[in-house]
Amino acid sequence: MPKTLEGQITMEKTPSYFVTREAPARISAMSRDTKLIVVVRDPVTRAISDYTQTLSKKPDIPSFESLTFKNRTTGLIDTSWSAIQIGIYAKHLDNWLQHFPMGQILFVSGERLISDPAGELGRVQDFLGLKRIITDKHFYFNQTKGFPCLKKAEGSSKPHCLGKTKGRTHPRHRPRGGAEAARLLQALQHEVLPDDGT
Ligand SMILES: Nc1ncnc2c1ncn2[C@@H]1O[C@H](COP(=O)(O)OS(=O)(=O)O)[C@@H](OP(=O)(O)O)[C@H]1O
Repeated sequence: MPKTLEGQITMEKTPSYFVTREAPARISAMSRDTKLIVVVRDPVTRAISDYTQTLSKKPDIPSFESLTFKNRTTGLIDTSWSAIQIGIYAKHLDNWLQHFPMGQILFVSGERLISDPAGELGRVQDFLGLKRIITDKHFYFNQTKGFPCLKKAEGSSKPHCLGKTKGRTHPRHRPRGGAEAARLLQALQHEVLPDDGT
């Protein structure tokens, strides 16, 4: 990590930090003032997204349902399956709260990043103490991609969408076991976000 000079903000993005046991202590030892941003989405959609991504690389993996449940009859979920495990946000958050106060953590809604990217990025800019530079005028909804895209990429005059691996088509219906997994996962979690989702 380079030294951060006056007037600079250094950012580092690695999705696996949030679920890595050693990460909070190491980051806190580096700088206790580090601000943390966590993008969360509905844990079942997250699991399906994770599964869809793995399936695209390994088409022979077992079904979502058989990976989700240790025992389909009793409804026992396999919480060691990474697609489920990563989405048990409360458990990972506990680990971070041993080293950082809640006020230093911003939860960004993965759903609102799609429905209102400028609004969500407004919250990010405020959290980082930045002037709101990124606004609605930077985005448009790309019908083909089915997601918001940037009107202009940095250093270019052309529009820019995220690549093919972001925004894969999920199954039209939740995979078998999806609804049951949702119910059980909800029971497994404490609420991470307050009721109003902010
Ligand atoms: N603007 C825009 N364009 C495309 N995709 C978008 C966008 N905003 C959010 N998303 C959602 O980002 C999801 C992929 O991000 P990940 O965090 O899973 O990527 S990573 O592989 O962990 O880096 C990806 O999940 P899937 O839909 O399951 O592919 C998207 O839903």
